[in-house]
Amino acid sequence: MRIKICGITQPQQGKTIVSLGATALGFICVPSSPRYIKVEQIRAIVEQLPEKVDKIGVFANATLEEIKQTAIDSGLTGAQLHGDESPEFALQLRELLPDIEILKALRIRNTEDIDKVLHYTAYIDTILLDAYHPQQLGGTGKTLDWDILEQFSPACPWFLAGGLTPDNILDALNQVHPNGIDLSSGVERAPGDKDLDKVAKLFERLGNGE
Ligand SMILES: O=C(O)c1ccccc1NCC(=O)[C@H](O)[C@H](O)COP(=O)(O)O
Repeated sequence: MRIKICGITQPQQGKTIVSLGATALGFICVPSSPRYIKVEQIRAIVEQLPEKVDKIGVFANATLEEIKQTAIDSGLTGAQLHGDESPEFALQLRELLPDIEILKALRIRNTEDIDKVLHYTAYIDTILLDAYHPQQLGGTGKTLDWDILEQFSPACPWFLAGGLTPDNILDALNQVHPNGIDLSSGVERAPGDKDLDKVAKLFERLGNGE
């Protein structure tokens, strides 16, 4: 299973989190987020990471050019679209950056929101389902209604996100069956400052980096 820890801002924390078992790190390229990180800082972290680790930039309603430039300048291997990007936008991004993974995040309130996944699967690599919050785009600490995801099995791989913690991760995975999980505030001391004890506890619960 892929395990993505999102909202990394500190080089040493990034390295340690990977050594504990993360397969992917996420960098928030959304200027209004308290977890925002600049291109040069991402680059400094990415350069210290093993090649096999996925380095995902998280964007919200950025332009194609901004995403392309950030991906190239910081060495990202993936771009997560976390705003209101359309399927056509995802397709244009794919044509612009054919070698990077494209993830589309959808913020889920109900089963109608889940149906939107169908519009994207032909144009992206991976879906990420996150919790809906009226004011915040991500990193909310809110969980989704896992009941409505029990049978969720899209035509592409998917990540479960939203309010996951070391304490609820096994309950989540007993109920839903994603290809990957994404955590941010559930393993933090403060926005952008990861709690390495909580990260270690997460991997312990998962069976040491499985
Ligand atoms: O984390 C942010 O600050 C953020 C801001 C704007 C857009 C997306 C953002 N985060 C995206 C993520 O992938 C988070 O990991 C995801 O929302 C889960 O967060 P959490 O509920 O805190 O685990």
